[in-house]
Amino acid sequence: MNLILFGPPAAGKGTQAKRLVEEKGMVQLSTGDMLRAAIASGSELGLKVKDVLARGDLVTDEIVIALIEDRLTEAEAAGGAIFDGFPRTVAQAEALDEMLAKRGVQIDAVVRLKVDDAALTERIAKRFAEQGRPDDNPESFKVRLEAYNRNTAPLLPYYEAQGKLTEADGMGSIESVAKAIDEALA
Ligand SMILES: Nc1ncnc2c1ncn2[C@@H]1O[C@H](COP(=O)(O)OP(=O)(O)O)[C@@H](O)[C@H]1O
Repeated sequence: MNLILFGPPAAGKGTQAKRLVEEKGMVQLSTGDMLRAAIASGSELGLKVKDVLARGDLVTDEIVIALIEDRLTEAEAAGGAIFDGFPRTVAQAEALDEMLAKRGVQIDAVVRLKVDDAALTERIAKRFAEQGRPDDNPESFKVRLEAYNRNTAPLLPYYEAQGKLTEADGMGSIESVAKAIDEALA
C-alpha cells in the first residue's frame, strides 16, 4: 500500500504519518525531514538548500525526486510508503507515478487533510515560539502557504481524476484526525 498524506504546510501530515508507520509498519518518506537532515549534516546538498528552506520556497523537483527515488527499495521491502510533503508539484506527481509504475506498484490513496488558513497560521505561530524552526517565522510561512496554493493545490484535480482522492477533517485533536484518516482509508 502506498499512501500520500496531502495538505497545506502545518496540516499535521508528519504527526499522522508517524502514527501510521507505528500501526502499519510502512515507511514514512518525508522530503522535508530528508532536507532538514541534509542541512543538519552540513552535506553539499544541505548547503545548497538551506536558504531555500529558510525562505519558505520549494527546492527543485530534481532534488526531491532523487531523494525519493533513493528510498523506494526500502519502502517496497516494508510493504509500502507514506509520502509526506511529496509530491508538491504536478511534475513531482508525474515522476512518482512513473517511478512506482516501473516497480509494478502505484499510489493507492491520497488523503487530504483539510485545515483552514487561520488555524494553520495559529499553529505555526505557536510552533515558532516553542521550537524556533527557521521557516516557521511569519514571512517564510506566508511564502510556504503561497507555494502550496500555487504549486501544490493543483495536485488535487490530478489525483481526483485518478479517483484516488479522499478527504479528512484535519482541524480536531490528533486522535480525531487519526480517526478521520482511518475512516477515509476504510
Ligand atoms: N516535495 C518538495 N518539493 C519542494 N520542496 C520541498 C518538498 N518537500 C519539502 N520541501 C522543502 O522543505 C520545506 C519543509 O517541508 P515540510 O517539512 O514538508 O514542511 P511543512 O509541511 O511543515 O511545510 C518546504 O517549505 C520546502 O522548502
